[in-house]
Amino acid sequence: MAFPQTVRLVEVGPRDGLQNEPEPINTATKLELIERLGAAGLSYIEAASFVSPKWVPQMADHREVMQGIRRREGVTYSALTPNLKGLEAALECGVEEVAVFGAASEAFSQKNINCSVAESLDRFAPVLERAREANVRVRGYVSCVLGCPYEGEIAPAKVAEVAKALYDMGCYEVSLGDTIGTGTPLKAKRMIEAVARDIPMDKLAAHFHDTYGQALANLYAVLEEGVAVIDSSVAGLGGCPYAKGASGNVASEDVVYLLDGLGIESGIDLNALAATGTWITQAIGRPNRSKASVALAAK
Ligand SMILES: CC(C)(COP(=O)([O-])OP(=O)([O-])OC[C@H]1O[C@@H](n2cnc3c(N)ncnc32)[C@H](O)[C@@H]1OP(=O)([O-])[O-])[C@@H](O)C(=O)NCCC(=O)NCCSC(=O)C[C@@](C)(O)CC(=O)[O-]
Repeated sequence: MAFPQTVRLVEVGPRDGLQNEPEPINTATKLELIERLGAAGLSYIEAASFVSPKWVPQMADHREVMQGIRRREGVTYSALTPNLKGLEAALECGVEEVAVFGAASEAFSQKNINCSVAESLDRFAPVLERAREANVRVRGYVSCVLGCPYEGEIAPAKVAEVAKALYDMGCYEVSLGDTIGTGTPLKAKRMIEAVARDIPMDKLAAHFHDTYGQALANLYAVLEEGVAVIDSSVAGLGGCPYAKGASGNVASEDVVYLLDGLGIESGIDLNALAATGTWITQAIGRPNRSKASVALAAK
């Protein structure tokens, strides 16, 4: 299969990137981040998470964030909604798209959302139904697609099974999460091949963390398979609170640099994105994990 001609980036920095930060980040900083990302050309920004503030305190201001966004035309601002309670709150804030998140690992599902994989699918069904009524699209996530912090290896067939369940339920796109970044290119390719037997390639997204420095290589492998949606986080921010040791997502700037080099259109202004990465890492006192951003700043 050839590389796609265009790739859509799903910027998860404001949500996945910030959800694990130990120090409170004020809402104004989150809103400025979202604003700058939109200005850099990101057309899809995962802005907040309507989960329990006891579980993920950093996302407790989800309402203020969703309501405070200065919406740009052509940009989708989405939020995670694990259950009906989350969805109803998100709808009150005028969300136009949401995501449910399941896992290919039983142990991770229990730790992350306090239920089994089967129970999670049962919980998601009414979320999908209510979202459909409200004319809101739903994205589905599968975590631990290339390894689990509790169970270790995860069979591609298990990933395919959960991804298919989400797709059949009505998720318009399924994002495949290498939550702890243990994947390598061959594994990533085999996993995508397994999932793509049931779901069209253009309905799949790659959501790779960079814990072992493999994320770009893994993305290259799945781009070759035809994946055309990539989740990434500005400056490589992030980590999952329920996956100890998981580092950030692949850095958006590094993905854009890779895509530019491959001649694949993303519509993103690399310099503006890199400046955003420099700004947010300074604002929250974090190292910038994007090599492209650091290199551009040093020029
Ligand atoms: C899913 C629940 C809520 C179940 O949590 P639970 O305890 O089983 O739920 P419950 O229904 O028994 O409710 C318990 C309490 O939570 C409240 N509650 C219940 N639902 C909500 C809600 N939507 N918003 C706000 N509050 C909520 C509810 O009102 C109640 O409050 P209390 O009576 O104790 O005061 C919980 O486990 C949770 O919030 N988990 C957080 C999981 C999370 O956010 N993880 C990180 C995101 S996933 C990720 O990062 C991976 C991904 C997507 O990026 C892909 C990848 O890299 O793999």
